[in-house]
Amino acid sequence: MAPINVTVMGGRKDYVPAKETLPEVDAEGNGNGNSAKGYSYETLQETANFLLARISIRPTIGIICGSGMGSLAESIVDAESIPYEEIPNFPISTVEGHHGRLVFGRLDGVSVVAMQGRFHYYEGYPLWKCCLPVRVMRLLGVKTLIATNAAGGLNPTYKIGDLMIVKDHINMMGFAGNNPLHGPNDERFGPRFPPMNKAYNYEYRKLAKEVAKEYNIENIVREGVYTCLGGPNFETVAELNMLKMVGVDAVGMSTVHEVITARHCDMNVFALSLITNECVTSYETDDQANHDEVLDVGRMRQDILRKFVSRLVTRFHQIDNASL
Ligand SMILES: O=P(O)(O)O[C@@H]1C[C@H](O)[C@@H](CO)O1
Ligand SMILES: Nc1nc2[nH]cnc2c(=O)[nH]1
Repeated sequence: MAPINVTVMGGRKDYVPAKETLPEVDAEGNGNGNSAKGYSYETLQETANFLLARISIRPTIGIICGSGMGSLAESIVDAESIPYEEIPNFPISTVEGHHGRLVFGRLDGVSVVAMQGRFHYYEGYPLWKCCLPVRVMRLLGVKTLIATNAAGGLNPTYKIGDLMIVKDHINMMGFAGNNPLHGPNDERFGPRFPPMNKAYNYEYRKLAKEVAKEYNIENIVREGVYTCLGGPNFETVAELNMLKMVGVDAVGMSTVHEVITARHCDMNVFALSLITNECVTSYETDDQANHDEVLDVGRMRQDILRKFVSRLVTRFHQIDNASL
């Protein structure tokens, strides 16, 4: 294979070699410098090089499709798809509503890559492995991440089918020390202690609200705080009431760790939750969250989501290039 130049993540000029070295061998490493805490920079570069050799598109925007939201990738033209099984070091998707392939191509002329299927902690993958594709995207040259997810609406004003622009998150799993960046840090990915107070790009959020107006969907577009729990069970009434008290608007099982990984390697992030169910915060009801409803609402909103996300890609691309 011809050598391919891959830039250091973030193009940072202040690169300082890692003081810590990743363990040479352990349970997951097979002696390749990979560890139970993550694959080495070199291993992920091999994955990126494999993809760069297979596809002609050079994506600048990456999209993660949430549960039942895989049709977002169907608007991509000149599409080249690669199933996860064929990608070295990639996990496989095991959840219904997650196809399990990378789709490269163009949305409104902008080169993108979409994950049609993400990895969740409850599937048995450690958080770093759930987020491995984010680092691979960065090595491919992606600078902007759009993460979408299906979530339960906890804010009582939210309705099923609403779209919530994520303003911020609460990393509940991180409170217990479960973080995708746990373990030795390789400075080529990013700094040991990345800030997270501006995780969700302000300009993107502003633009998304403008696009909502332009498309006359501002009545269904909200902005709020997302949290991720480990799953796979949906929440108890007491858990949901606790989350409501601390300011959570929507609850899911993904995205937070992907965003942390993306910010660590200096990507700009936008995240969008589709409210697929109302969180049950009372004992006086027979309502129960279920995955079929989540997928149904994804189908119901697929046209709006496709139009909205395609337009966001164009607008984000414009401001990214204007600020170069
Ligand atoms: O991949 P996302 O976060 O969109 O999926 C949500 C969380 C669970 O995987 C599933 C529950 O129905 O939807
Ligand atoms: N944790 C969680 N994830 C979801 N994904 C879609 N709906 C929900 C929900 O109510 N709770």
